[in-house]
Amino acid sequence: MKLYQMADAVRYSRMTTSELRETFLLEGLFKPGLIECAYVDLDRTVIGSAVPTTSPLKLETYPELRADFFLERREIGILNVGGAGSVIADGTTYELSKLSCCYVGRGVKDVQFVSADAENPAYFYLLSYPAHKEFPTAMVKFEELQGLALGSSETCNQRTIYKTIFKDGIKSCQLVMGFTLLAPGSNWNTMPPHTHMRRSEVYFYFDIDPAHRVMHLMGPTDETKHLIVADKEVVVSPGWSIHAGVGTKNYTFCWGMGGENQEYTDMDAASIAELK
Ligand SMILES: O=C[C@H](O)[C@@H](O)CC(=O)C(=O)O
Ligand SMILES: [Zn+2]
Repeated sequence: MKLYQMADAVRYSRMTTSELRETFLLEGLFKPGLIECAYVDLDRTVIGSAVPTTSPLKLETYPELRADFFLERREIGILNVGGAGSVIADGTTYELSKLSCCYVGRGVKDVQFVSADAENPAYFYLLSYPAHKEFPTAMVKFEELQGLALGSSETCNQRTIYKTIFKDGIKSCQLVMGFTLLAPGSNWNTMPPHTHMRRSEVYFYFDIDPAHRVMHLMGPTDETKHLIVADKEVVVSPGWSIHAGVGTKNYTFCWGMGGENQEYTDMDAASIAELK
């Protein structure tokens, strides 16, 4: 399992484009027929993908976890961004169509991923953090979610936030997860931006046309830099960093957080005018 060591705001200041990309951007996930996971030292985040094709994929433990099974001391959020598929948790099947989300709690020994159609496989995005207690495994379908409307077309940021794993939704120890759908013609996410020193955040961008990119902004408000992100790539955002982006075309992203305080509104708002 590849290890990512996060840079702090001091090292960030002098990093080159390739150093920024090697540190904050995860490329090459979502290989058909495989589970891929990476370990981020910050908040002990595990970020991964599972793309089952003709046979089920089992979430195995990794030597780096020193655990008898993956969820021995962890919890995981799973979002399907591909064709129909299922997550099987200790024998119980959760059918996930696109944009349906599943939470599997600490202590579940056997997690498997299945695609309904190998020709149009499920693409499961995985986000896991350490967990101190067991919460029940649960799922939520896209149709069951209540959206939170933000932004406007005048500011090119009209979008709907869907929270899946959070205080008033699926319960977890520290994981907070959801996704944001942009209205056609609105390509800015999370602008005006914010930070939240109490939690790190992970942005997983998907449904990006292969010829297009998202310009993801990061860094302290007075020293931003960008990462150019392609389809199904992931950006890690430490607590000191803003996390916002604009696409050259419409796109979608899943946001997820670990750390303390699961209050979604716990954000330190920044103004557009203070950005440098
Ligand atoms: O801490 C919360 C996260 O940054 C996201 O939920 C923000 C977001 O999806 C957006 O404004 O478009
Ligand atoms: Zn945030």
